[in-house]
Amino acid sequence: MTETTAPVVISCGEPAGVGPEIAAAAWAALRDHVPMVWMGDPRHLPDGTPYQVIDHASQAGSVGADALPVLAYSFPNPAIPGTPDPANAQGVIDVIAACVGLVRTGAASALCTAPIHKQALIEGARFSYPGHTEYLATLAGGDHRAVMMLASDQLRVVPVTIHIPLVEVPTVLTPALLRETIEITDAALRADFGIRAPRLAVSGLNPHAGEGGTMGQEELRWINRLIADMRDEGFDLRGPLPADTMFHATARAKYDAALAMYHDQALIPIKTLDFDRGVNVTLGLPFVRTSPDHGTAFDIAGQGGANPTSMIEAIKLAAQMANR
Ligand SMILES: NC(=O)C1=CN([C@@H]2O[C@H](COP(=O)(O)OP(=O)(O)OC[C@H]3O[C@@H](n4cnc5c(N)ncnc54)[C@H](O)[C@@H]3O)[C@@H](O)[C@H]2O)C=CC1
Ligand SMILES: NCC(=O)COP(=O)(O)O
Repeated sequence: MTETTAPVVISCGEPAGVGPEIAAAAWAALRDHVPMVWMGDPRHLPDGTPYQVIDHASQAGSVGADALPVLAYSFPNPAIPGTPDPANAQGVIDVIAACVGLVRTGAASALCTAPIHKQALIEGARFSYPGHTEYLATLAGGDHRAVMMLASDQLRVVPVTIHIPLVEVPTVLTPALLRETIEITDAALRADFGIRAPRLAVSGLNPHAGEGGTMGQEELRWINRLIADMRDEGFDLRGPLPADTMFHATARAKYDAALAMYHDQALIPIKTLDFDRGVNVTLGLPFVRTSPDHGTAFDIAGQGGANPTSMIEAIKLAAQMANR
């Protein structure tokens, strides 16, 4: 893991959430293994965190193991754990953009984002994206389609539609969207995860994958056909599978990643199985981005009880993917 020379850059995320404390804890756990730099306002780090402000990401390697390298970004206000400050919202967004700039120029090897509070950014700074994933697709430029994957040792899941209301899923979900998501997932499993012949499973949209049209029509109308066509093209695909029975241990052994049609269908199984160790990875971007699977956890922020394991796994995976 130490092959990476440019550091992994960690964006501060929502300062009122658990982001600063899990970043500091992850640095303490990984400082001898993964070069990293945190971007944010040092006032937002937990009291007593040893840190050293640097001017450029390239200086991260020269900071000793006894201090967290920090690219300082000045926010208007200190943070009150659990209570997002609208005045700080724009800074959260700008730090993400600045970190992407570092990765795109090669000054950082990969980006690991600490959680943002979507509502706080929308209300505090009119953030026009429902999450990092969609914002990063725009920052990447071109016509990159960003695909969300949550990964752990037990399961990889990809929601085909992401942060949209449930009522919009049947219309946003199209053959073109599903095809592109399958293609991006297959390519990423090969390139980023080193799986030479990825096996993919696709869920149905409806209960029991439609049960022959008695519980919904989308499977009969187009999902069955698309999966059959792509199988003929050489993709190792199974489905559409009933979403309620495709995540038990025996079923999981038959695929390398599961695509599910909407956010909760995909994320509930992995967060139930592996909340502490799940990592959010954005596929389809021209740079590596990972994140812990959890959010800002306002209910426990600033109390020292946040589990940093998902953040640690996210930084490790970012470094591994960058090396690959
Ligand atoms: N990558 C990101 O930026 C993500 C951001 N979010 C955002 O986070 C905000 C809060 O979302 P919620 O649904 O409340 O989910 P959440 O993950 O913040 O919290 C859910 C529950 O898990 C607990 N929890 C979360 N992280 C923990 C940790 N490291 N250690 C111990 N317990 C932990 C919390 O205390 C809470 O009880 C929302 O605005 C959401 O959009 C959610 C997921 C990912
Ligand atoms: N539920 C996952 C989530 O909200 C993560 O979103 P993103 O900020 O990584 O796009």
